[in-house]
Amino acid sequence: MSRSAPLGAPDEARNVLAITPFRRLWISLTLSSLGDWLSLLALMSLAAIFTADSATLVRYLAVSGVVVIKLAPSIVLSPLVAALADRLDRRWTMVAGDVLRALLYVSIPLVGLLFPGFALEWLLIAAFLAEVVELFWTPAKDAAVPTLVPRRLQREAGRLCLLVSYGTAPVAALLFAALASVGNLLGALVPSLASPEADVALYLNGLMFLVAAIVVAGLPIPKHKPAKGGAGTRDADLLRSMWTGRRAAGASPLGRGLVLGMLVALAAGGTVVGVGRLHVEGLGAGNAGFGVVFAAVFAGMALGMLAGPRVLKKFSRRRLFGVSVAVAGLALLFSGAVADMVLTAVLTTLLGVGAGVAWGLGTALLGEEAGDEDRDRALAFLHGCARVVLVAAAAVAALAAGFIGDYALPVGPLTYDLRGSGVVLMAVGLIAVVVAWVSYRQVNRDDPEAGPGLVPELVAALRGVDLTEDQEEEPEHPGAFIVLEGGEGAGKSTQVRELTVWLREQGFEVVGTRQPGATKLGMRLRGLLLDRENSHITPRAEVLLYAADKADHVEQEILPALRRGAVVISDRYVDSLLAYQGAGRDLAPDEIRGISDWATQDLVPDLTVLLDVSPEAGLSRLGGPADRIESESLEFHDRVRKSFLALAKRDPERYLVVDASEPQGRISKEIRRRVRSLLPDPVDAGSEAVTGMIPVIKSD
Ligand SMILES: Nc1ncnc2c1ncn2[C@@H]1O[C@H](COP(=O)(O)OP(=O)(O)OP(=O)(O)O)[C@@H](O)[C@H]1O
Ligand SMILES: Cc1cn([C@H]2C[C@H](O)[C@@H](COP(=O)(O)O)O2)c(=O)[nH]c1=O
Repeated sequence: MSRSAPLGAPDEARNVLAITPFRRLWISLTLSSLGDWLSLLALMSLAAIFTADSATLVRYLAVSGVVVIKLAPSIVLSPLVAALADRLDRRWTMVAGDVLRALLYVSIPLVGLLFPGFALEWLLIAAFLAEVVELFWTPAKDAAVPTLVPRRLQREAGRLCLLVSYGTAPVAALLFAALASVGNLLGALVPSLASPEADVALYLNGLMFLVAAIVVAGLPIPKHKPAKGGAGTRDADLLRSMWTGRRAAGASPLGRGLVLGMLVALAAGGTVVGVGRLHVEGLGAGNAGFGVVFAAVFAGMALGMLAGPRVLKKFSRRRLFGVSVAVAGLALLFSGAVADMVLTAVLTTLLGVGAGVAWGLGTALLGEEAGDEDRDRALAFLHGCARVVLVAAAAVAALAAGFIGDYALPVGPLTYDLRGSGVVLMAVGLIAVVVAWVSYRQVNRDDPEAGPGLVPELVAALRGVDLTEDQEEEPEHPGAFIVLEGGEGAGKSTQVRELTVWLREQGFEVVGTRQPGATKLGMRLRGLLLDRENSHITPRAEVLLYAADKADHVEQEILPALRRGAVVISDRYVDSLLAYQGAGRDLAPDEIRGISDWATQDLVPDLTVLLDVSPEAGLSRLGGPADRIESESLEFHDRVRKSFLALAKRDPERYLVVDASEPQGRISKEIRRRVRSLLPDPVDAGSEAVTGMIPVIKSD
């Protein structure tokens, strides 16, 4: 099963922040992001207050209208703005953007005070204009960051920028909740404020944008030449990048399952944003409660992304992904049913954790699945869909809640308050659970390293036990078994030859061999299997024929040599069966694993060297006509390559993955270095026969 990758490097973060211009820009970004999130909360709450006397549907529409207005411009207007933004000076675009946003946000409470009849309309207009300004500001910021940071630290700089973009959300929500809890005091001090906490939040917001503008004005951001045709950043044209990236993301069941699961988890969060303000009002909690719920979702997400894979690091990532989407759905389902503010906050935190784990794991797995060439396009597609889904979920949820309305249902002597928002939360939660199940099945369909089952694995992961370790057995022979694996033309035969010669020179008895075709039966099977005339061989028959070769090879050649204490080096072994027949032919990997374990008498190599090269490069190295397997499609060979890599990732101690596009000499050196650490020091030719675990010394 695929396991979690190690996270983060705090030293690198410190190194980037030690660069003064970047640190200043980062502080300014933190202030702008904080202001942005604070404005979202303040505007939603003002929209609810301005429509307090209107029908339920109007109230929901006003509140969700704020969300739509804040998110939709980036989807619809980004291509147009990206072309214009590239022509402008980056520093002054950012400064002007911050100043304009400060003025727009401050104008909202002022217009509410001076022209109360126009308050809601101006709120929506100003929010829209602020978003259009942000569309110019964002590409300028994205382009400015790399000019302040050396290339080797740019990844970390990007990560820090992303951290403040989303990490400020819970901070803003808590700040808003704190302002709301002193709302009465603020109202008493300044009676002219319509909604003290929202008004103060917007003034504070204006101040933060102004400070951000002053900081950016002093930064040494170099002037740039606009790109030809006025192109903006690569994913600025959101709709186009979604369209071009759809194949990269959804090429396999795994990719489709991941995208589906991540989007439904996000839709669960979007639903809370869309109906949350009026839902908590129904629970008697108002703005402070809304701030808490908002903070809970985002803090939960951050927690899930950072801590989830660490806590359950022995758990299969694919399984953990499916489970976390289901957790998000269930939490939403229950949060719609409960009528208690504290429970609602707990459940929305859980929702955030589920969505955060799913998003963190899902993006990592999708990136791996798409591979180097398609990773950027697949992620651009995902991010585009995420924005659309967030807007749609918030808007549709609010609309549906408004249509359903609120009712007091008599239940015996009591009444149950059935709110439209509660019904929507439950319905979306239920849909999310069903989609989580579909996604779980798709994502885990062809996991070449699936563990023993969800529940035993979960229990073992919580206890910190690695089930795969239990399966490791003590070696039963004194020899050493080394396997070279990889796709077509990766250079396996070349390296088997080279390693064999080198080890013999060191005095080891070495048996260089291969699959299929090392025994008499094997040679016949090889002829059958690789002959292009035999296109009628069915996938299951193919598995059994390769397995027959393995059974014969292990019993007749490999085991006897290992028992003698020799070093056996095989060109291909069991991983080829899992990769070619499992992933390539799309057969159940656990069934293939069962067959090959039986055929090989559970013999596991001491070391597997995976020579990794793209199928295009590997196949182009081969001379002569392609055999039956070599002539399979590039997609087939690509699945094989990914499967090899996944197998290696699962058990890094037993694998050495080598970039096989490197020159032969360099590859040989890398292999020797690893093999040297595996074998004992050779004894000189005159010494006695070696016993125990040490391979015997060649006698001739
Ligand atoms: N690192 C390398 N860079 C470039 N060419 C290489 C490299 N290693 C091997 N080759 C060449 O690639 C061709 C295929 O090499 P080799 O037969 O060792 O690959 P293989 O993985 O055993 O192929 P097969 O899929 O047929 O088993 C040979 O011509 C070999 O000389
Ligand atoms: C062992 C094994 C091999 N194959 C495939 C992989 C190759 O296309 C050929 C073997 O030929 P080569 O000399 O290594 O190129 O057979 C497979 O599909 N399954 C297996 O288990």
